Amino acid sequence: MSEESMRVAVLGGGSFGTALASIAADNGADVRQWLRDPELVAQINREHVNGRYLPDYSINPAVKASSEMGEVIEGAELVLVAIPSQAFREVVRQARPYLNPEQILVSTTKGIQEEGFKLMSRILEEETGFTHIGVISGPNLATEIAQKQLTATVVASDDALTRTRVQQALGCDYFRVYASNDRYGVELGGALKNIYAIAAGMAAALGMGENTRSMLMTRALAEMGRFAVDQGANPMTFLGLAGVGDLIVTCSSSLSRNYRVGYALGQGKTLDEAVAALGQVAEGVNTVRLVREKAREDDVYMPLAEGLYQVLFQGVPAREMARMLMRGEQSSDVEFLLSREDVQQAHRRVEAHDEREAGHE
Ligand SMILES: NC(=O)C1=CN([C@@H]2O[C@H](COP(=O)(O)OP(=O)(O)OC[C@H]3O[C@@H](n4cnc5c(N)ncnc54)[C@H](O)[C@@H]3O)[C@@H](O)[C@H]2O)C=CC1
Ligand SMILES: O=C(CO)COP(=O)(O)O
Repeated sequence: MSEESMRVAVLGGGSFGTALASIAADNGADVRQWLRDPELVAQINREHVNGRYLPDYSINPAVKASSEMGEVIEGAELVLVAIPSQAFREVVRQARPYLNPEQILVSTTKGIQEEGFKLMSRILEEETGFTHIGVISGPNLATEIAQKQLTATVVASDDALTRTRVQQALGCDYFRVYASNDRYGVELGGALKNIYAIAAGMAAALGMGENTRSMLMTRALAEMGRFAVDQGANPMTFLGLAGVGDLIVTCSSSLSRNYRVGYALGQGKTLDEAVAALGQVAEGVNTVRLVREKAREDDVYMPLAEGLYQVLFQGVPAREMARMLMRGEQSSDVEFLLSREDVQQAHRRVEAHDEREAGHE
């Protein structure tokens, strides 16, 4: 990082907010973290532990927690917003009076707002009108970051200052920050992969194997790409850490909350029981509903999202859904090379040929 230490504010006292605050402090930044709960504030300041969200890890003692929003935000060059999507706008509104347009605002949240199908950086833009806005997203399990496992993420913004400052603030021996100028694509990748993490957790609980997981992840990527194209995003972004990278980690790890919700469902729990047992937010539960609705509206073929929706909200048994998906219409592997329409057309031609032949017999 630069000679002079940067002031960093983190809004949110959850596991990822806390892990990021600690990275920035490890990196020499002057870090303040805002959270609502005064007892947790006191614990972070006194014991340097977040007992509610990251109980087994110590936080860099330089992180100063506070429940006074102004104290945390004023004077910060970089403000990281790590608040679940459902409360995101409300917290940004609360922060607004203390923010100024010189500050860099970065969302770390992988979710979608129901009204208008908006991603979080759009909310930052709408609520502030500022120009230095970005997102970070990637394969970033908070617990592994807290263990200082080697990790990479992506900062995405069309503003070069935002990208550079985030790389300076967070890039260190165990955390590498790659840059992207596709903010929407990076953010969309982070939100979409949560859907498939639930499905992967469910498949694991049902005893399905590695072939199955691999099929699921790869077809998820195809489906995500289709959705990205429909939304005017660049599907190439999904080849990076915020797409395939995050898909791999969240579909493979029981440290992922979305995976855990899926696993609990696969064990026979109801959705309410699975969410209650988690005690934290699994963004994918809401995302699958919103994406399924959008895909229907825009006529995008998303059989996995549709299938998961039916299992979660319409009582279709997971095994039955898996069977239906396996028996679904014939499709193409890489649709950028061979379209689904071409595959289906070929089937129709062959079937018509077979019928003609049968007629001649
Ligand atoms: N935990 C992880 O491994 C990762 C999480 N993320 C994303 O970061 C976002 C935030 O993540 P976490 O820190 O993990 O969340 P979390 O679920 O661990 O905690 C969320 C925090 O937000 C606070 N909060 C909730 N509603 C609030 C409100 N109305 N006002 C003020 N505070 C409120 C909670 O009290 C808690 O401190 C998530 O949406 C997730 O998609 C991204 C990468 C990794
Ligand atoms: O996004 C994550 C890892 O990159 C964390 O996933 P969960 O929200 O499922 O825990």
